[in-house]
Amino acid sequence: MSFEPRSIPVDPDAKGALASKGLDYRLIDPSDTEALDGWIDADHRGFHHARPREVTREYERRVMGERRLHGVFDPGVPDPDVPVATVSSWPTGLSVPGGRSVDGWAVSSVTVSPTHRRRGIARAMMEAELRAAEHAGAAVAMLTVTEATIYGRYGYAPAARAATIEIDRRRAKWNGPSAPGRVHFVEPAALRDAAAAISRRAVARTPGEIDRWAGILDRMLGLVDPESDASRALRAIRYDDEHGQPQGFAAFRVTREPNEPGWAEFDVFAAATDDAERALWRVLVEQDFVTGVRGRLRSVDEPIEWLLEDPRAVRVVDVTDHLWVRIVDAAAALGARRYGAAGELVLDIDDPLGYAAGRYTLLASADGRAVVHVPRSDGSTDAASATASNSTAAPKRERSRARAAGSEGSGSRAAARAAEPRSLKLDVRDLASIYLGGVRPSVLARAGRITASSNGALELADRMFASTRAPHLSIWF
Ligand SMILES: CC(=O)SCCNC(=O)CCNC(=O)[C@H](O)C(C)(C)COP(=O)(O)OP(=O)(O)OC[C@H]1O[C@@H](n2cnc3c(N)ncnc32)[C@H](O)[C@@H]1OP(=O)(O)O
Repeated sequence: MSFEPRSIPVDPDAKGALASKGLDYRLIDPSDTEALDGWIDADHRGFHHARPREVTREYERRVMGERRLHGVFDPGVPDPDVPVATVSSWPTGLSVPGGRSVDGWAVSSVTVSPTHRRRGIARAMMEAELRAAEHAGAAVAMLTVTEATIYGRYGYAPAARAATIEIDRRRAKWNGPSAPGRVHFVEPAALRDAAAAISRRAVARTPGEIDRWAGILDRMLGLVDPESDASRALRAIRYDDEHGQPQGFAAFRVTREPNEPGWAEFDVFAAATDDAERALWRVLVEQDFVTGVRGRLRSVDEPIEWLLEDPRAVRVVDVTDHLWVRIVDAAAALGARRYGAAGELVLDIDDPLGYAAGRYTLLASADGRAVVHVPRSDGSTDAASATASNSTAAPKRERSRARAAGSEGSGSRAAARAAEPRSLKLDVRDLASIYLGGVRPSVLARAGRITASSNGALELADRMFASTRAPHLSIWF
């Protein structure tokens, strides 16, 4: 999606709702440095961060200047140029199963000043963001959250989890294959270009990752404020394959008391190949003079425990919801991913805010491609909105279903049963949770959230929505 932050008009409903409370909801002009700085100050205050140092402010200006920023202003406060509420958003790709990407709308920086809380300011902003996502043609909206109780009411749900993993150094004896390439220490600044290329490939192969924005690597590699203690403690490593091509990188810090072994901690790790992934893990866990290694924002199915002689060296100490997704255009979202099994499934989606509500017929073929049929109000169906559809899938499915019906034999009841589509009834949040393969539909059925027309429907849904690679988002946004 090409994007000019101010190309979407300010949402009139949000503007009206907030004006009725004496507040002004405005789009920030990124070329107005004073307005941008006021917004940055409010964002830092809202998240309880210290006031930004000048280097951080310059970085924030660069990053936020590319986004769509809204502030809510109260003319009655002593500093009326600093908004009492903030939100930022931008269009970006979300990786989905099958090595594909879907158009998404990222939402971040949602803050409301404690002096203005619980008056419906966040609700007005969040509902406006959904309308903006729809306006921009996004199939999904997404965010990472401070608290898990805020965003369900707008139709968001956890779609990819993240784990904190600890490895006990004394027990970490390598048992996996050796990678053909080599791992080197590199200065973070020298890693920037290779890291961008590696990240693009790592994102593409992992459902749940979002496209990296310009500037994020500077933050991850400690280049925003390189003289800070935190940046100077960061050590970067890069894996080059047997041809000398960079294929992975990680950055870690060792935190320790003087003369005591410490912990090697990391949350920066990107691998474009399995060799790179194994080689980086090996260097991280085989360090001496450390008690252990702690990796944050890791996948829930990291291979590390299968690479060590003693799998109990690895402890998953925390698993939490991390990426939250909101399905905005169900046909486009469902049509974009690839499926784990062929089949026909009817999805009856309930969406209190309306965006994805309706009955969708999902037809997946053996190669994983899908067509989504959406009934029109006149009773005909419309498959055009399934962006990644394979037009040969439907006739194939029709033929196989006709064959299945025929093979049932003579009874008309059997034929009718065979023709009856397998269906699931689910809320838009449950669709978001199964969308990337992060939870099986049958688990949500056991939780009483999804109703299936039959056990066969649930089994089929489990197989269709399965993802070879567990969905995983390895950054905050
Ligand atoms: C994507 C991100 O940026 S995640 C970051 C979220 N921001 C933060 O954590 C910063 C600190 N918190 C805040 O700034 C604010 O408390 C916010 C943004 C979470 C909420 O702002 P408010 O303007 O107070 O919310 P608002 O009054 O619009 O409430 C809307 C609904 O959310 C509920 N709600 C608001 N905050 C919370 C919360 N922390 N936990 C649970 N529910 C909440 C309200 O009860 C209300 O419910 P209802 O309308 O369904 O009855």
